[in-house]
Amino acid sequence: MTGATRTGDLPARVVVRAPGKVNLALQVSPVGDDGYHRVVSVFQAVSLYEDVTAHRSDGLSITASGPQSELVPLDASNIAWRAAELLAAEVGIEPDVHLHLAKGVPVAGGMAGGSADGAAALLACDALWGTGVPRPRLLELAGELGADVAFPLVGHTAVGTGRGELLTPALVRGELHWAFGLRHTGISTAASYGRFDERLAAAAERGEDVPTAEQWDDEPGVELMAALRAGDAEGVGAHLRNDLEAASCELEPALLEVLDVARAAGALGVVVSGSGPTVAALGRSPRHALALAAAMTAAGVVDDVVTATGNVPGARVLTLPT
Ligand SMILES: C[C@@](CO)(OP(=O)(O)O)[C@H](O)COP(=O)(O)OP(=O)(O)OC[C@H]1O[C@@H](n2ccc(N)nc2=O)[C@H](O)[C@@H]1O
Ligand SMILES: Nc1ncnc2c1ncn2[C@@H]1O[C@H](COP(=O)(O)OP(=O)(O)O)[C@@H](O)[C@H]1O
Repeated sequence: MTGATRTGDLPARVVVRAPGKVNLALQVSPVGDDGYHRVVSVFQAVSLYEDVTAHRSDGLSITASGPQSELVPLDASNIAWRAAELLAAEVGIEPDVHLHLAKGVPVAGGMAGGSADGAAALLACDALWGTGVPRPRLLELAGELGADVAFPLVGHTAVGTGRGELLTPALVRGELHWAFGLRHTGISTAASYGRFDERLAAAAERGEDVPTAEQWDDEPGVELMAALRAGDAEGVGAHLRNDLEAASCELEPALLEVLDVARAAGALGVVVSGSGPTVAALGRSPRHALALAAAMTAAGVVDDVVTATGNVPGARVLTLPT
């Protein structure tokens, strides 16, 4: 237990906004003994948001709204539910809260909408209950909830190592303008990592040189980091990288078409976001990002498109009415 909660002058309702992400790079190690893969993940927070409202309540409950919110579980398997329980257990109180998730990040799209809900719920419950848990501990709790839950607390652009939860902020100049091609058939994160393992095993069987988990290089690519520092969008586009992309494309071959269409439409770079199936296409400007989105729509290769700007802040309290 970290300490007693404050009483008196606590809000009846708190709204927290947390961003979704795109992985500018996702380098993945061979699977470790714990079943997880070490990663070097260059996360960028983008202007698609989850707004989580926490209300005082008896017991714990969740509702959700927004596109595809019918796919979101409203029980103890929801990351926001687990976040509320984890924080309450940390300070030894009952998780008395109703959480409403207004979803703006595509569901099961590899853009960490659920993780953003987990991060937002931690922050919202902290403010609602006055737990006073220090921020470094909140980041640790986020890491316990999932590999991608700490990043939406931090936002901006950061390099995640370990399972992706150990974050180092990255220096970035300027904004990046994204078009995202969305498909409604989600890809499970575990399935994408599983196919990645199968592909490595097959490569080893063919006699190809496959690094062991110990030999694996855990530094982000210098070209990508230099391009980010210089505000060089073309350089960023040229060095987007995702080691899960081939695995996710095997699971959902239609993604290859989406990548081709975005490339042919003149994107500075294209990449599957995380485990997918969202395809991220980098534009030169907001108008160019709109053109890329229009090209994906016109080709009929996506179910929906959305544009967003990269490098936005992490989770923050929007309102604290008394
Ligand atoms: C691939 C990435 C890229 O940012 O995200 P998504 O694209 O799914 O959003 C992340 O690595 C996903 O992070 P997150 O979605 O939080 O993963 P978790 O809930 O912790 O784990 C789900 C499952 O993915 C696998 N997993 C996850 C992270 C990791 N470093 N190695 C793994 O092998 C494990 O099989 C695990 O059971
Ligand atoms: N708060 C949540 N929002 C969305 N999905 C959630 C949430 N909590 C748990 N899930 C489950 O996690 C899966 C992946 O969710 P999501 O975070 O949207 O995508 P991804 O992991 O691809 O970034 C969903 O299909 C759903 O079953």
